[in-house]
Amino acid sequence: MVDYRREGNVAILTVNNPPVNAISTRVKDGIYECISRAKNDTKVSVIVIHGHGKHFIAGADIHGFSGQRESSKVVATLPEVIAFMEASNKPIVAAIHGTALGGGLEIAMGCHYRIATKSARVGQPEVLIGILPGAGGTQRLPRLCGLGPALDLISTGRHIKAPQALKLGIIDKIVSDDILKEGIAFAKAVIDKPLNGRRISTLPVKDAENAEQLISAANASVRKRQRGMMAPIWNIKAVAESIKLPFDEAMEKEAEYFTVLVTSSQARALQYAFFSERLAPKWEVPGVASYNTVKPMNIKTAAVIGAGTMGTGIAMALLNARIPVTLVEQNKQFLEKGVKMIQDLYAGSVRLGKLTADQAKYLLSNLKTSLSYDDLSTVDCVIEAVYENMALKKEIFAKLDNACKPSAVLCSNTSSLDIDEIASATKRPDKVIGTHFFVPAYYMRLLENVRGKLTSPETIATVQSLGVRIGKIPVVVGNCDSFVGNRMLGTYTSEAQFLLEEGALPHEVDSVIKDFGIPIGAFEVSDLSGLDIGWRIRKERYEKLEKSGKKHDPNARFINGERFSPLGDTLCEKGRFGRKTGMGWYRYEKPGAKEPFIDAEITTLLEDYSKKHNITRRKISPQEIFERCFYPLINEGFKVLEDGIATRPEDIDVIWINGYGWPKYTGGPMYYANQIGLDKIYDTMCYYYEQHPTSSHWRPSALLRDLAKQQLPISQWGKQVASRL
Ligand SMILES: CCC[C@H](O)CC(=O)SCCNC(=O)CCNC(=O)[C@H](O)C(C)(C)COP(=O)([O-])OP(=O)([O-])OC[C@H]1O[C@@H](n2cnc3c(N)ncnc32)[C@H](O)[C@@H]1OP(=O)([O-])[O-]
Repeated sequence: MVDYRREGNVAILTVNNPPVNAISTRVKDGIYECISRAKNDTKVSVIVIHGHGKHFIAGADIHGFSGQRESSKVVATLPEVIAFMEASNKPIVAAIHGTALGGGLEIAMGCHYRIATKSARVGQPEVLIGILPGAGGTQRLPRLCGLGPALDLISTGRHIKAPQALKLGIIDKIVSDDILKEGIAFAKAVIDKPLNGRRISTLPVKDAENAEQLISAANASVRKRQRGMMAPIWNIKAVAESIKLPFDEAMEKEAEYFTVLVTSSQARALQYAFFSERLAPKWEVPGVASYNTVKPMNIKTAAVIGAGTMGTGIAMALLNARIPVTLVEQNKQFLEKGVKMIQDLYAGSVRLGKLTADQAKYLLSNLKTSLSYDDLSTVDCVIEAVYENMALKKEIFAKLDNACKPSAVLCSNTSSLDIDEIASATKRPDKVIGTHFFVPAYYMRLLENVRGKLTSPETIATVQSLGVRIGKIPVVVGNCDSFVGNRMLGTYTSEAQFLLEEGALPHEVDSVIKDFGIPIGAFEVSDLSGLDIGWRIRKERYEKLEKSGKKHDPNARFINGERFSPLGDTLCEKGRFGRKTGMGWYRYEKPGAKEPFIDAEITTLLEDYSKKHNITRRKISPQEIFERCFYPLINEGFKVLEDGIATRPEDIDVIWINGYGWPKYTGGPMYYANQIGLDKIYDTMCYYYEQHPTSSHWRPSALLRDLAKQQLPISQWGKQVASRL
C-alpha cells in the first residue's frame, strides 16, 4: 500500500491504493512505518511522498466511516501520524498530482513543503460527506492560507486548482507533470534549509484580527446556501477554535466535533449518496445486460432537434464536452433565437470568468445549424427536444430514421411519453431511447435514460457513457408514464393540491416542503415553470376522453373514479400562469418578478371552491402536510421498484437528489424511508388510504408491505429487489 525506496539520500514513499489512493488503515500504517524507516535510515536526508496512478491522495477511505474498520498494526491515529511527519528533522516534500483532498491535503500539510502539477486540485471536501477534516485540516489550513480562505474551502468543500492554491500559499511551487522527478529535485534543493517556520502547527493564524467578521459571514452563507445541513456549521466551529485555542487544544476540539459528525445520520446519508452517485453509471438490467458486458458506441458528432430552452441547453452540454453539434429547427427565426441564447450564455460565462473568450469561441465553433434533416446523414446521435406531443415526436422520428445513418442512436428528451410508441415510428427501435435532461440542461447533473422494450443493450451503454462524458450522472430506468422522477412527483403535486381543497394555503404547504430541505415549494415551482404547461397536457387528455365519448366536466373532482383537483385549470382559465403573468398560486410585483407574495385572491378562491364542493376547510398540521406530500411519493418509489422501472433504490435516490432538489443529507426518498422505518411508512399509508380511498397513490405498495416486515438496511433490501426482477 505504501512502497519505500531510496534514491541516493532521498527516501521515496509511494502511496499505492487504487483507484484514488484513499487512506485506509493499511495506508496510514504504511506511511507511519515508511516515515519511521526514513527517519532511522542514516543514508536518508530528505523524504518525498507521492501517489501512484492518477492521484496524490484523495482522502480517507470513505467506506471506513460506516463499515467495518481494518485493525491497525500501529497504534497511531491519522492525526498522530501527521504530527509525527511534521516533527521529522528530515524535510518531507509532498509531490502532488491529480488531487490532494481531505486527509490527502492534511497529510500534505504535515509535510514541510508542497509542490504540485498545474492541473492538480486540492481541497477539504469532508463537509460534502457530512464530516469535517479530522486530521488537523481545520487547524493547519487557516495557519497556511488564512482564516477567510480556510473557512471558505472547509465550509463549502470546493476544490481549487494548483494556481489558486499557490496564490493562497497552500502549495509552494507549480512544477511540470513529471511529478516524481520534480519532487526529488525539489527535495534535494531543500535538504539543508532550516525547518523552523515550515511546521504549520507552529505558525500563527493569518487574518485572525478579522475573525469575528469572517466567522459570522461564513455562518450567514451556510445558513443561506447549505440550509438544513449540520456539517458546515460544525466545520466553521472547528476552524474558529484555531483563533481561540493553542494548536493542541484546538486539535482536541476538532476530534470532539469530528465524533459528533461522523456518527450523525446526515453523514451516513451523504456517504450513501456519494456511493450511489458513483453506482448509477454502472447500469444493470437484470437478465438482460449490464455495463460490464456491453461496449458503448463512440459518439463523435451529435445533433439536437429543437432550439428552445431544452434543446439549446442540451446542445451546450454536448459542446462543453467538445462534441460537435448540429442544431436543427423548423424555421430560421427559431434557429437564430436558439443560437443567440447559446451565444449569450457563453458570453455570460466569459463575463463571470468561468471561460476565456478563446474557449467560448472554440466551443461555439463546434456548433452548426440547419433547417433540414438531410444534414444529419453522418451524425452518430440525435437528441430530439421539441414540446411534448406524441404525433409530432413520431413524425420527427420517422424523418430521422430516413435521414440518419443506420448506426445512429435516436434519443428523445420526452419527460413522460411512451418511448416504445416513439420507437414504433422507426425501423430501428433497438436504437431508440429516452434521454430525459433537466432544465437547465447544461447545468443540471441528472440524466434519466429511458430504455424501451426493444432498446438494445448497446444503445443503453452508449447513452450512459455519453452521459458520463458530458458530466452528468446517468441513470437507466424503464419505460412507463412519466418514468421514475415525474411519476413520483405526480403523487406529490396532486396531494399538495388536495391539501388546498381541504384547508391549507399554498405558502403553508410550501413552507413544510422547504423546511424539510427541498429548496423550492411545490406551488413556487409550479409558478416558476408555468401552470399553462400542465394545462396544455391536461387539455389534450380531456380531448382524448371526449373523443372516446366521455364528456369532461371542468368542475369534476374525479376522473375515471380517481380523485382529481381542477384548481390548476381554474387558475389557468383566469390567466394565472405563474411568474410570467405576475400571478399564479402566488402574486408577484410584476410579470417575470421572482419574489412570491401570499395572494388574498387565491385565499378567497380556495374558500369559495371548498364551499361550492361542500368541503369543510380545517387547519392542517405541518405533520399531516409532510406525510401527505412525501409518503405517497416514497410509496410510488416502491411501486417503481416493484414494476422493475428502476432496478435499485439507489438509482431513485440519485434521481431525486440531482433532478428534484431532494436534500442530499437525507440520502434520497428511499434511504430516508428506511431511516423513518418502512413499517411506519406502511402503517401511515394504510391509514391515509382508508381516509382517501379514491386516490390510488395511497394504495400501499406490496413491496413496501413485504419489506416493512423485515426491517433490513437499504443495502440488503436493495439486493432483494434485484433478485425479484
Ligand atoms: C480522520 C479524518 C480524515 C479526513 O479528514 C477525512 C477524509 O479525508 S474524508 C474523504 C475526503 N475526500 C473526498 O471526499 C474525495 C472524494 N472523491 C472524489 O471527490 C472523487 O472521487 C475524485 C475527485 C477523487 C475522483 O473523481 P473521479 O475521477 O470522477 O472518480 P470517481 O469519483 O468516480 O471515483 C473513482 C472511484 O474511487 C472511489 N473513491 C473516490 N474517493 C474515495 C474515497 N475517499 N474513499 C473511498 N473510495 C473513494 C469511488 O467510489 C470510485 O469507486 P468505484 O468503485 O470505481 O465506483
